[in-house]
Amino acid sequence: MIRRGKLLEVQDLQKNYGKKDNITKALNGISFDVLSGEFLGIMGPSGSGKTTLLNCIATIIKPTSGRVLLNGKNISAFDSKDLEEYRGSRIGYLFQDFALLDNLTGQENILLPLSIHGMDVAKARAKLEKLAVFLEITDILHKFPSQMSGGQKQRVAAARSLISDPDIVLADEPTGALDTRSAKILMNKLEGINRSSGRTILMVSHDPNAASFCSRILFIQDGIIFHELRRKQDESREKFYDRILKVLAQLGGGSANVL
Ligand SMILES: Nc1ncnc2c1ncn2[C@@H]1O[C@H](COP(=O)(O)OP(=O)(O)OP(=O)(O)O)[C@@H](O)[C@H]1O
Repeated sequence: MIRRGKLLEVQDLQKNYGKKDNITKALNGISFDVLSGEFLGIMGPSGSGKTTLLNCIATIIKPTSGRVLLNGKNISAFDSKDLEEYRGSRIGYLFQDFALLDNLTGQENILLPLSIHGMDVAKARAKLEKLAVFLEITDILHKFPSQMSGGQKQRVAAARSLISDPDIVLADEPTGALDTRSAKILMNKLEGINRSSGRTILMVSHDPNAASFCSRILFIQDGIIFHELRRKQDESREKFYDRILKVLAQLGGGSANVL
């Protein structure tokens, strides 16, 4: 059995919003590890803290307390140069609403992070070509986002999140704005990227179909983990999906302890 190292460590993370008499505890001391090469899913009801968690990891917001380590290094202790490298090339971010710039073509959107971080243009183009073939977006690279379907936009956004070879891709409800067919195509691509290149992915999703592509799922409620599911070796996606539904059904029935 292959032993994988810890890539990301989330340690006792807390995030409070608001002030004194009106505090929301979005994260309540959550701790977990993401292993290198994992495709880890985070599921939980609306308001359970999923986006807050991703945003703390992405350094979009600051946690109230606790730590996030990448390859053993505390990201809160990064100086501005480390932070720029972390945001620009160690993590890739995939948003629910694609977050593409309307006045740039697909190709320009994908290459934008690299031009900001000064990567070699020839290298970047070669990489883009490969990614575009895999994600089946070669023919739409010259189009503007308004000329693309939702599924195409999200695959362009996926290419942008991967172009700098990040250690980890953070995906926040990447299928949330897609129809069932486009969602399945995207998830197949993400799974392919995870399996073929060992790219680590941390994905937040409401959708049990999307989550069934993961190798492990953490279920969170009120800013803390209350259950974990692992996809067994050789377990079909359909069987894993059924197990996810069972957890969600018990969650809905308020009896998470029976898991
Ligand atoms: N900027 C903010 N100010 C105050 N409260 C906030 C802020 N952002 C989030 N919250 C609160 O923190 C809690 C967690 O929110 P978060 O967006 O992380 O949940 P979520 O699980 O991602 O929800 P959803 O699935 O609906 O997107 C919620 O109660 C939310 O209302």
